Amino acid sequence: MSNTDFVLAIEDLTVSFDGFKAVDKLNMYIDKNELRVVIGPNGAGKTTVLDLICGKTKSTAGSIKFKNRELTKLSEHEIVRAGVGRKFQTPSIYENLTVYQNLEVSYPKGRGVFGSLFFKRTDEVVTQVHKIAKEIMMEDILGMEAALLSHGQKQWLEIGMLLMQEPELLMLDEPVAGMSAKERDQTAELLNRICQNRSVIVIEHDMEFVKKIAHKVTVLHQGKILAEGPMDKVQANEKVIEVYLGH
Ligand SMILES: Nc1ncnc2c1ncn2[C@@H]1O[C@H](COP(=O)(O)OP(=O)(O)OP(=O)(O)O)[C@@H](O)[C@H]1O
Repeated sequence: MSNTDFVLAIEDLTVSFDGFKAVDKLNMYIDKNELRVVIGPNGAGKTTVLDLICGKTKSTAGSIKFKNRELTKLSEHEIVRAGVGRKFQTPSIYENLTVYQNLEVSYPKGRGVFGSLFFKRTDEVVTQVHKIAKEIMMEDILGMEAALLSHGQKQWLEIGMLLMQEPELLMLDEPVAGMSAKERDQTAELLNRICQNRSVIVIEHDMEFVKKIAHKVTVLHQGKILAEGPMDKVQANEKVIEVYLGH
């Protein structure tokens, strides 16, 4: 397969922090509409890989191609504009705005909170807000102030804010941390829906949740891939049990 067939092609990606290789000659390929979960022990390099893809951390060597475009030389903003969205663990929603307004300000044509709050509500924006609100199960609470949402709903709203920009690759770092069992199930359904027309990379420690969402699992250990494949194969892998799942 040539690189052009993948949404994301990571090759020989390396980053050193004072000589310590947090990511070490990593190769990883993500298909269109694939939901990949990255697991591994603390310090394995999972978050650093997402930081490298979104441009928050600059690589020491190697390449990251998104739809065949090299990302390692682009700024964080350019990477967002290229179609890569990233959600961090702590939600960064506007607590004093409504659900509707949070989605509206995330519409790409707006420029920051003030620019977009005062621009005309074109049909296009309204349609997009309703479409995304439905996807994140918040259609009925569009007028609610974000501060009043549950922890799970805040996480979904932030996913919705990213979806407003229609990213072709969405990356989520521990999306169900702190959620109730019901919210975890609903998040699994949400992710299964949204990967139908985009690729998604999720870092997660909750194996029950991983089973519900992963098309393929990549196990990282010391900045390298220890195993990769369908969940059942990875779970039965002795090396994986030894360094991660057995603990
Ligand atoms: N900016 C940095 N400067 C120095 N060291 C760093 C930096 N970022 C990450 N590291 C180190 O790189 C290693 C990998 O960290 P990373 O956060 O990617 O691991 P992780 O797999 O996401 O772990 P966790 O499951 O605990 O979140 C760790 O040893 C960490 O201390």
